Amino acid sequence: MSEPTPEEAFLAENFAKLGLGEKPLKEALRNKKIAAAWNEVLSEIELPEEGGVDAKVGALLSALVTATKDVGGADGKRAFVVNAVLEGKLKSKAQVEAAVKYIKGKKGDVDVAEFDKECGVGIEFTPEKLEKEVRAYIEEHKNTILGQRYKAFTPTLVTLKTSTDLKWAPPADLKKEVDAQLAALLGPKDECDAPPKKQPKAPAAAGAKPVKTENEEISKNRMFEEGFLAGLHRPGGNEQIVPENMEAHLNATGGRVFTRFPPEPNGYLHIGHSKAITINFGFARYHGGECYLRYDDTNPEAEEERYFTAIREIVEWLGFQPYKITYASDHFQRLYELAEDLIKRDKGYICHCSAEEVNLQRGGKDNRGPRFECKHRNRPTEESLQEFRNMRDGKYKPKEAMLRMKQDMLNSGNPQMWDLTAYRVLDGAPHHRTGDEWKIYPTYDFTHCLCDSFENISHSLCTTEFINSRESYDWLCNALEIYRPQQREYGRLNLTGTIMSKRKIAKLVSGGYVRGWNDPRLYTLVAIR
Ligand SMILES: NC(=O)CC[C@H](N)C(=O)O
Repeated sequence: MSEPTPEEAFLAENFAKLGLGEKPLKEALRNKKIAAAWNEVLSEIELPEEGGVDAKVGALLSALVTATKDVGGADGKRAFVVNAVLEGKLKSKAQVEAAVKYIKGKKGDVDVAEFDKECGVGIEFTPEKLEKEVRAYIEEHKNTILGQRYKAFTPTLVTLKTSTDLKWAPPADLKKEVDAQLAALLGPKDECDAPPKKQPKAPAAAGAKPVKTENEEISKNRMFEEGFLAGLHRPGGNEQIVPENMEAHLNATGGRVFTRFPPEPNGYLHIGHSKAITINFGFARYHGGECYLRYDDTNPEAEEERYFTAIREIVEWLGFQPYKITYASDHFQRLYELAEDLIKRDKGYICHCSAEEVNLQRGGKDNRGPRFECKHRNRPTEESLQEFRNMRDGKYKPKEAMLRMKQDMLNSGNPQMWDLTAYRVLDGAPHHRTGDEWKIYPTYDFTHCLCDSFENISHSLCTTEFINSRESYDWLCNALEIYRPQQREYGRLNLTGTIMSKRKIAKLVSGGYVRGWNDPRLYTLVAIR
């Protein structure tokens, strides 16, 4: 082994004072940038002898050095953070991360009050305070949590850690507290919470034959009798904020199950849709209920007549009869009226920001920066109402104005709650059913839950990509105080080795890469048929 260089010796000596062992030292020496950053940091401070520094300090400084290895001293601002760590003002990794973010973004000198606020300096968490704040959050999101049960654990923790003051609480204590309170709310785990059953292992011994039981009969309805679909609520079980809405709903349905299969008419259905069809139509039939075929036709630019016919034929080919065939566009007038209602309730506003501006408000390019509300958000409701009518009357071109929902931009960790667009201006192709009657069209997020509500759907079953949408779905129905159907999610059917997206299949067809939508290499249902 060669002698350590003076630089290495200096690092080794200081790492020992910081209580950092051999391994971090080796890592630091291996990376030139990190070694240089450590040298800079350590040359500016005087550490007490070994054992004189709190054990956490070394780890925090190490996080600081690694995170700033590319920005250098940031004009003395890093030294400020180093001192804040040494003085015990910054006590956790989350605080150091916030401090790094602060000095990277700050022009000029550190503003101490601003720094303290951004980094949660001085916020102490007694067990009582922790308990109280977790309780308040759980109370506010109780309905969602009751719906998701133990699956709510991770999203709850993540939201608390990213979007509330609790991010400054000791992480292990926070986790314990959330654990305890969810357990108190939800009670013991039951079959709905159980992880999927493992397949029994194939017999290991060579030549051993699987045991076959005579007369073993598998029920045709097994998918509705166990697992996810067996654990769903009964009609009437979805709690309402306006209880009378449930009465009216049950009167309309007679307490029967009502579901819907809601494809966009922008392509032929593929093998993945056969699962959606079987679940939605099958679940209703199994329970003696009904299922709508509803075309989700809110985007005239992608829709064509032939897809409507093909979709209906495939549903029938699979052996199901829709209760009624409906269209989201049947409800354009009612949707428009509810949009006005939303504005009047001060829960919607007309916004003129560009897509880039909206993205910035949502926390920047990769949604990591602080979120903020746009200047249109707090305009008077009268003004938004007038502008919405202007949008309807064709006074705006696409992208010049949109209706946004006034959700929870700042405090929610769920991107589906960041003031989603409800209505946009489109001036492309005429709508296949309403022609050019409308210049504005509602988005999926605005339309879907409301159409479910109009049709008195009891179970709105969709794939797991929509899990985050459940919160915005509930938010909108509750904001308008209308009947709220219950969305629940199942895993989508995926096959590898083929393409399972209508949009992508459409590209293969239009690009001439396949013979057509019914090319057998595609797993479209028309091809399979
Ligand atoms: N909620 C849902 O089931 C999503 C329906 C949507 N129209 C789609 O086809 O993706």
